[in-house]
Amino acid sequence: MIRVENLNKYFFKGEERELHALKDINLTIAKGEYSLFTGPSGCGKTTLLNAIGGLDSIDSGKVYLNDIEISQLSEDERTKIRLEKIGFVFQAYNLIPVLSVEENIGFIMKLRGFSNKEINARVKEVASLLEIDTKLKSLPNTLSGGQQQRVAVARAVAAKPELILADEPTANLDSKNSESLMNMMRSLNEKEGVSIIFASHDEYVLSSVDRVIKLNDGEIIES
Ligand SMILES: Nc1ncnc2c1ncn2[C@@H]1O[C@H](COP(=O)(O)OP(=O)(O)OP(=O)(O)O)[C@@H](O)[C@H]1O
Repeated sequence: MIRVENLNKYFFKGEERELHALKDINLTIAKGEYSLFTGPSGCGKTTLLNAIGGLDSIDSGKVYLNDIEISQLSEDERTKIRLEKIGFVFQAYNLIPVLSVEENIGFIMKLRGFSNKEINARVKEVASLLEIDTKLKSLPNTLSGGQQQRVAVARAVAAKPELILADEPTANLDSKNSESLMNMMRSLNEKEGVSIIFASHDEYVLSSVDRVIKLNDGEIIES
């Protein structure tokens, strides 16, 4: 499903203090895989996740999503693919504060033009799966951190993406909420067949995934 070939990414490109953030990365991730990018702070986990999700440009190499080379698409084309195929879960949740929980969850579906009927049905389904169905009318800032993170996951999965990219999803959660979040991610992977890639240095996430891809200083040292 994902193929990365000879990917290089620099920050401050062309400047004296140039940083080679990803060094000749080669990687294949199959459909339905449940995997993790891990490694010390600054090793390139987020940068790699963003390159795969088409959130960031790369300097050389290729990134394929289902045989489409996303790295050479225009920004508009990348946005379209992201909307259709990828769900993002960020450490900071990125919920929209003026929208209710149900509007947040249905937001991506709405952008994609699903009917209100389809959106309502799917929002109820994922909210129940993620145990936030009693909070649908609430505003995000009235929820606990764990509940907000589950809303962010619900929003990411509602439109049935093929791939979920989750950057440090447990960073703001206590161990009980981390465990329940990871159980839910696993059940989404199994029940809905969605491929999931985490970026995290949380030991609990590490022990929960099927495949660990280790990075160090911009290089893959184990996959
Ligand atoms: N927008 C940016 N501008 C300049 N340098 C950046 C930028 N984003 C990341 N970097 C640098 O690139 C390197 C890789 O960063 P990245 O965020 O991918 O690491 P990470 O493994 O996700 O770290 P953490 O676990 O701390 O989130 C780091 O040295 C970081 O300082």
